[in-house]
Amino acid sequence: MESRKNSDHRQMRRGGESMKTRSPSVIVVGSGFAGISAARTLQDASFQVTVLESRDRIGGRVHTDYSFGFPVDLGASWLHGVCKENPLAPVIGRLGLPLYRTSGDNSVLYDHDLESYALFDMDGNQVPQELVREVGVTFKQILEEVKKVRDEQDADMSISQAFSIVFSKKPELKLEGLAHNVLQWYLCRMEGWFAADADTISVQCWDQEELLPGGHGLMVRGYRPVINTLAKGLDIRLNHRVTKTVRQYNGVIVTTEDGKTFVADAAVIAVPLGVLKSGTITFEPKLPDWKQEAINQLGVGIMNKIILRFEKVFWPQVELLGVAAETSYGCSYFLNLHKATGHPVLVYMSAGQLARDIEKMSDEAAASFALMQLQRIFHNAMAPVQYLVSRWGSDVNSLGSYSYDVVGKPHDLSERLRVPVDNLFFAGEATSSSFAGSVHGAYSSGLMAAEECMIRVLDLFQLVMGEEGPASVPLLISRL
Ligand SMILES: Cc1cc2nc3c(=O)[nH]c(=O)nc-3n(C[C@H](O)[C@H](O)[C@H](O)COP(=O)(O)OP(=O)(O)OC[C@H]3O[C@@H](n4cnc5c(N)ncnc54)[C@H](O)[C@@H]3O)c2cc1C
Repeated sequence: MESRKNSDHRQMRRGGESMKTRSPSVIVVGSGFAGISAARTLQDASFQVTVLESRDRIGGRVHTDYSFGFPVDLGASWLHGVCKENPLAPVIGRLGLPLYRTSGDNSVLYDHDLESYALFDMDGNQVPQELVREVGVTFKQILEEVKKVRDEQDADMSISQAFSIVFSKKPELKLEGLAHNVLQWYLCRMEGWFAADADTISVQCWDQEELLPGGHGLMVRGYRPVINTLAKGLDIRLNHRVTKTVRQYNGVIVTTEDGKTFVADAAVIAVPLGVLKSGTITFEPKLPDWKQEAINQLGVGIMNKIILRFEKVFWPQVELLGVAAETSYGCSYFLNLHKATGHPVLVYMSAGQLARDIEKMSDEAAASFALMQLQRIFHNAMAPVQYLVSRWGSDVNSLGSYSYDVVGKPHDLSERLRVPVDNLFFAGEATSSSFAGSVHGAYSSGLMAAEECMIRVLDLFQLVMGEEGPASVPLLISRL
């Protein structure tokens, strides 16, 4: 499928390659879960598939690092919905990969059971568990009131605005002192889920996500084995950054940054929404307005991790350590990987503006920042022996962590992002109306794009068995 001259392609497709032996061809742009699941499905259906990937690795926002001597995930690490309905369950189950369930609750706000928290104030005193629980109940009540506020208003507003209205209507829900700080911590966890600040999250959309049953489970050995398995046998060209796609009546031409061109009958665009927003891939003819609007209006949040490996464990055996502060921006939390994996590792997580601010720091400064938060809790916390810092917001291959609904925008943006344009099919977490921002959402979007692509392309190709029977290439071209 690769050549440097477009005219050669036409030659190759119409002359050089026998119509009797050619099966439909598809270029998949991006080798994250969405791209790989699309490529896998299409290749299994006898399509000729080439995957073009800008990085020197596959996986995208799934990135298991082994430099500590054991796997840690810099991107996704949870399977949200540990159940057989999860589209990823068959492959994870087949591989026998262990999961560590951090919560049996399906809530977006409680991916950790309350009993597994240890929350501290800014002076390092542990917040009594009873208070943590009580504030948790108040937080749920506030969110119930937020829904009522939403039902009363036509116009959308942010979660922060809705909170203010609830507090003015029900002042008893407005907490003071330490309880206020704990409430801010709950808000900080909610912001983590959306990778965005409460003043940008849409009150109309925040609870519209479809949640699979079974709670939340950590991939103890990381996500890498899953993507590697799905990618086996695929033609993946690493270090191939796509800069242009041209749609023609009978196919697509995809150009990479070093000037190589690839032609195929169709393409699946499975790059992150942040990359589409940046305009670094040009589309000719340009994408229709409804599609471009969806790209512009859907939000991309930032969530980052600072992974700290210590000589030995000096913290309590809870799953989540938190620091409650006066504002959600000032709060922090660490995932205790020791509980799930046995390794002395804490993962500091930040979202929204805080994540953006931390990305401006060097790796060393970011690790010191995370250590400083830890030292609020444990005055004698030792320095880590190794650390890893993610930069999903500034990485040109992602330009954000995952999508979310911004205040005041239409609700059908993910669906518009997904809908094909001619022979271009779109996949990726942001195109998943049901499971946006997740690995299983990305995976199922790839399956969907592949299925639509097959229907569309096979519509143009008549499926006829060759004279030699199914052992030969089974697809014949009926047009051109
Ligand atoms: C810090 C963090 C934590 C997360 N935690 C979880 C979690 O616990 N559970 C969960 O379910 N989800 C989680 N997510 C979300 C999840 O990682 C994503 O939803 C999912 O991995 C996205 O997959 P994708 O295929 O849509 O995109 P990606 O994985 O980003 O794949 C897109 C691919 O396109 C490539 N690309 C970009 N530009 C070009 C170009 N011009 N040419 C060619 N290739 C290009 C990229 O390099 C990348 O490989 C997390 C994400 C982050 C960042």
